[in-house]
Amino acid sequence: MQPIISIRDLRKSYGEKQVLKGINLEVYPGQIIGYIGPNGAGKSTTVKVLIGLLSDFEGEVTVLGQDLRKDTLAIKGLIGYVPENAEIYDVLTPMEYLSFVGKLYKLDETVITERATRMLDAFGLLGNRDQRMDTFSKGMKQKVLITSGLLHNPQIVVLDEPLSGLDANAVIIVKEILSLLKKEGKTIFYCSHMMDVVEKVSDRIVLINEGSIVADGTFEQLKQSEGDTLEKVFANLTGKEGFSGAADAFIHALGNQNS
Ligand SMILES: Nc1ncnc2c1ncn2[C@@H]1O[C@H](COP(=O)(O)OP(=O)(O)OP(=O)(O)O)[C@@H](O)[C@H]1O
Repeated sequence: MQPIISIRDLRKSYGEKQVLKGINLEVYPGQIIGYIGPNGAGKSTTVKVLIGLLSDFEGEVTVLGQDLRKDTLAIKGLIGYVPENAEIYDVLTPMEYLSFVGKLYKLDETVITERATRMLDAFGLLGNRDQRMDTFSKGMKQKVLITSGLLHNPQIVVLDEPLSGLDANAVIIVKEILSLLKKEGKTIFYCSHMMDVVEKVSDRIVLINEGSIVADGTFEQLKQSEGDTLEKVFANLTGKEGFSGAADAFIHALGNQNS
């Protein structure tokens, strides 16, 4: 089977600092990849390359066989992106915002209205569809962002910490959405720090540390060598020396000695 995404020797620096140090990854159609790693490991940088936001990288990235650098616009149309905490145009209402996004993807107005109405309804936001989003809570805005990333029914869905600010019920809905998208054959690239969710939804987990992939396999495979929960796998492969004393050190810095 041909990979839908192929990343070869991806390197990216910000000034002198190299943050991606030769990432190699082939993602196959219909996979849910859980892309995890410590803060600053390079997850969002990988995502920004993948969705065509960053072009000054070394290496080769192809999506459905097309070179990301050469066919950026065509590839952008195949990908849906759900960012964490994006700046949403919050002077707009959800319907205005979704109509704007839908038109960028050249969707018909009636399709946009139909889809947006039903998707907002599924998230319990139908009553807020014509309300300006500067009055929205963080979680309400996040639901609109998820809707806007999926509105054009993309082949590949890239999510960067999509559950940020969502309540427990909405988390359940998003997890179900991910498995239904997988059933439809969509490919999902999912970055998150919520290990329990990654463990449940991903059929392949890729762990990145300091710009390099340090583990790649199913949860069952990772468990066999590195620990019985994903948290333990994560800690074993990325834990720095003195990591277990970090909380003590933090509290002692306040002058509290009884912790
Ligand atoms: N625009 C930028 N300019 C300079 N350095 C950057 C820039 N964006 C990211 N970095 C640096 O690149 C490294 C990787 O950042 P990145 O956002 O990819 O990490 P991450 O794995 O997504 O982290 P987190 O889990 O905290 O979101 C970090 O050291 C960060 O400081």
